[in-house]
Amino acid sequence: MADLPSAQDWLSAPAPAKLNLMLHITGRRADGYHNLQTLFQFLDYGDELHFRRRNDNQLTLSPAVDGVEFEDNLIIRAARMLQQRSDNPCGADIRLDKVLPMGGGLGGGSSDAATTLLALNKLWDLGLSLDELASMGLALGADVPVFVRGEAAFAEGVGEILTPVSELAEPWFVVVCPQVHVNTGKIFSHEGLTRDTDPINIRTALRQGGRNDCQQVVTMLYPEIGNALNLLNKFSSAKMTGTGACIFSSFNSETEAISVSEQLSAEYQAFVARGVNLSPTHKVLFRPS
Ligand SMILES: C[C@](O)(CO)[C@H](O)COP(=O)(O)OP(=O)(O)OC[C@H]1O[C@@H](n2ccc(N)nc2=O)[C@H](O)[C@@H]1O
Ligand SMILES: Nc1ncnc2c1ncn2[C@@H]1O[C@H](COP(=O)(O)OP(=O)(O)OP(=O)(O)O)[C@@H](O)[C@H]1O
Repeated sequence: MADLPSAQDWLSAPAPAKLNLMLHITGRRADGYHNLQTLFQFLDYGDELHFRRRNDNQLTLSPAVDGVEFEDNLIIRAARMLQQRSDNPCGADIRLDKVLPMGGGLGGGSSDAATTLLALNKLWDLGLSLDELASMGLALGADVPVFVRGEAAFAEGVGEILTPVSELAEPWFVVVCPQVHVNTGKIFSHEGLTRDTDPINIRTALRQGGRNDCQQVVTMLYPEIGNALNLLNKFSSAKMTGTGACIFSSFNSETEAISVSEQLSAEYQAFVARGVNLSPTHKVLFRPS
C-alpha cells in the first residue's frame, strides 16, 4: 500500500480576515485607482492554507474555489510569481480551507495570496524579504501588502503606504455577512462615490476613527446591506468593511458579542472574532509559541 503523506509534510498557516475600521477616499489618481486612508486590523478568524513541497515544478490546489479559474486564483498567481524568483524547480500541493465569504470586504483573496507568498518563500527557501514580498503582493491587489507585513496599520496611497499601529484596542467584533457579492471595481468607478475627503493624520484616525466613504453608494446599490446595518446599529454602532458586503460592530467582551450575534435574525450569516494587531499568519510562521 502506498504511504499516506504524514501531517509533518505539510506547512499550515492561517489567512485571516481584515477589517477597515475607517476608510476615507481622498482622491482619484490618473490611473483610475483611488488614494485612500484606512485603518487595517486583522481578525483571529479566516481561511487556512496547507502547503507541501513537490520535487517537480507543478502546482496543485484543492479544493478549487467556485467561480475562480485555477490560474486566476490569487493563491496560484502568488505561487507563480515566486516560481519566477527561483533558479530551481519548485512545486507545491496546496490545500485551502475556505471560510471567508468572497467579495465580503474581509480581504479573503488578498489574505490567501499573502499567506502563499510567506509560506512558499519559507518552504522553497527563497530568502525574499518582507519588503520584496509586499511589493510583489501589491501587483496582486491593494490589500496584499498589509497581510504580508502582518501588522495592524494606517494605510495611505492605494493602501500600500503602511504605518504600523500597535495601540489599537483589540475588541470582539460581530461581523455580519449579507449574502451579496460586491464588486470592488464597480463601487470605485461609481459616479456617486465621494472622493474628496480631507486627509487626516494618523493621531486623529486613532483617536476619532472615521467613516467608510464607500458605505453610502454600496447601501444604495445593495439595500440588504443597509438593512443589516440598521439591525446591527440597534446593538452598537455598525460600519461596513472595505467595499462591503460585510459589516461589523465592536464589543468589550466575547460574551456580549456572542449574545448579540445570537439575537440577529436567522437570515443573516454572522460570526464573532477578536480584532488583533499582529497577523495570525505571522504568529504561526515567525513566532511559534
Ligand atoms: C477597498 C479595500 O478593500 C480597502 O482595504 C481595498 O483597497 C480593495 O483592495 P482589493 O480588493 O485588493 O482591490 P484591487 O483588486 O486592488 O482593486 C479592484 C478594483 O478596485 C479599484 N480600486 C481599488 C483600490 C483602490 N485604492 N482604488 C481603486 O480604484 C480599481 O478599479 C481596481 O481595479
Ligand atoms: N483564493 C481566492 N479567494 C477568494 N477570492 C479569490 C481568490 N482568488 C481570486 N479571487 C477573486 O477575488 C475576488 C475578491 O475576493 P475577496 O474575497 O478578496 O474579496 P473581498 O473580501 O471583497 O476583498 P477586498 O476587501 O480586498 O475588496 C473574488 O470575487 C474572486 O473572483
